[in-house]
Amino acid sequence: YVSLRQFGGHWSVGWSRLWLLQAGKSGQMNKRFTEINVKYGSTARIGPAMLITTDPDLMRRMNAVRSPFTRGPWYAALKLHPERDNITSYLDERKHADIRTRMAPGYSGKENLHMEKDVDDQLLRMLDLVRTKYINRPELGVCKTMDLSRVTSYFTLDVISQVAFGQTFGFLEKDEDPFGYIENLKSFLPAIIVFGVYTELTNILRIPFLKAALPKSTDKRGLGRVMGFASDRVQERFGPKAIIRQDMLGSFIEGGLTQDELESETLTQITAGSDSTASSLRLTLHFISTSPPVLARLLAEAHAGIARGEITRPIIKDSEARRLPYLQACIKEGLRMYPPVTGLLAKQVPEGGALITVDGVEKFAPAGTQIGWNSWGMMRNVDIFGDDSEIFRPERWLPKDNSQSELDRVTKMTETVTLCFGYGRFGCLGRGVATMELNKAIIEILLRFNLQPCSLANPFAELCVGFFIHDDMNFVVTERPEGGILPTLARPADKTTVEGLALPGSPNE
Ligand code: HEM
Repeated sequence: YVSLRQFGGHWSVGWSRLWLLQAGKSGQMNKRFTEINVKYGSTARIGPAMLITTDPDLMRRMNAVRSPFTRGPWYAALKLHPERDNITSYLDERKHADIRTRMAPGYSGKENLHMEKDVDDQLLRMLDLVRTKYINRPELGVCKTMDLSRVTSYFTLDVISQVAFGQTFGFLEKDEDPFGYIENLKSFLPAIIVFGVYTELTNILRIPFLKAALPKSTDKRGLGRVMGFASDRVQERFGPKAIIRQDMLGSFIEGGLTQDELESETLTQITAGSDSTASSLRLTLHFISTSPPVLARLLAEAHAGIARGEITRPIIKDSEARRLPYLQACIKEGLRMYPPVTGLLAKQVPEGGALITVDGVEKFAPAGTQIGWNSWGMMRNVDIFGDDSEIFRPERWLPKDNSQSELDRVTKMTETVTLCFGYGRFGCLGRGVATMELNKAIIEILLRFNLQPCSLANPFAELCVGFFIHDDMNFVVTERPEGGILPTLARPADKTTVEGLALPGSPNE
């Protein structure tokens, strides 16, 4: 109770973890944490030995390559496999650094020669699914709606399986969740929240009858079924008739990962790489389609690019999308409004403790204190993003003039929004794949289809449990007459062509 008394927080959190558990289980942890940081300061107390921060400098300090801060026990909750750790759950710094070094080349486009084509193929499949199944044609008596939350999840799940092991799960082809994976995730993610709060509970999973209840690769449905799929793909790469392919899995094998390590890592890759990107994609599409001036400006930029021959058809190249200032502004604004990862990702204060500056006042956190991250609150910091930080306004990312102050303002915002992908030695390895998906999918969908939410009052159901789970995100979809091909210059294209406007981390860099 005494050790963190300098930090403000709810009255109960000095001696109980109940408030933290309730915040996590509320389905609105992002908002509960933000209320605390707004009320008690940029770093506040949420548990007996737990703080939460919206301070970007503190996050960079904890995650920096040579920082003495380490992963806190919270990370043990991310062990998805019943027996094996994975890159996101290792508490041992050396083991984590070792596996990260061996896996990083596989995530880069240089070692994964099929990456961009794999993303294009799945995007074309998604566009085809929308065109053939979900176009609303009331004049022909065809009235349809499309749940954008499901279609975007299917897309990112098929991309990640194709990019990782050269074979899709088949979500888009079947237009359904053949494994019951999405349903299973809805019950699994809240369990991770509980284990993140009561980390000692991870030990009870060693008890045989509880272990048996965990997902396993022989399961017919859910996370276990995905585990089985991943494990089959791994097995195909070993033995006398081993498949050799230059993809992520191929690169991990070259990096010396054992079959056991691969089975655990591929499962993590799927969970880490699918719903994070899907939530960003669907929410950015939602915000753009419900902001007519934004949509018009974005389409004008794309049509002008097509007219100049700078946008490859039928799918824009990643490098071309990175040069479209307004598209990049929309992507960054979408990530800012809905940072896809809201889990605590708690780092631990090293031996000797640490002085933490909270809104200009230095406070002492003793060794062993865990400091979690409040991404939602950080992305709404009015000092960084402006007084209207609650509003989707991509224009904030375009410098008003060439002055140094404008450049500094945009740079500071970009550095902060990039933290959505973590930072330093814990930074997201899949950032290049994720930004490639966003760079292509947002513009290609909007060029072809008009998306109109069925209900503006209740556009979707939402559960925030470390990731966002969205449901009933129903849209009326109509086809644009120009089908994304013909230029219609509604307004002149943006003249701003500032190098570095895109988020850093192209897989081809
Ligand atoms: C918009 C989409 C995404 C966002 C916002 C995102 C965000 C994050 C964050 C915040 C972390 C954790 C940093 C920490 O522990 O401090 C992370 C880690 C990770 N992400 Fe992503 N991610 C996204 C997409 C992806 C994709 C598509 C993949 C796979 C292709 C991926 C693979 C990973 C891996 C392997 C790690 C663990 C890195 C490590 O522990 O060293 N992510 N990501």
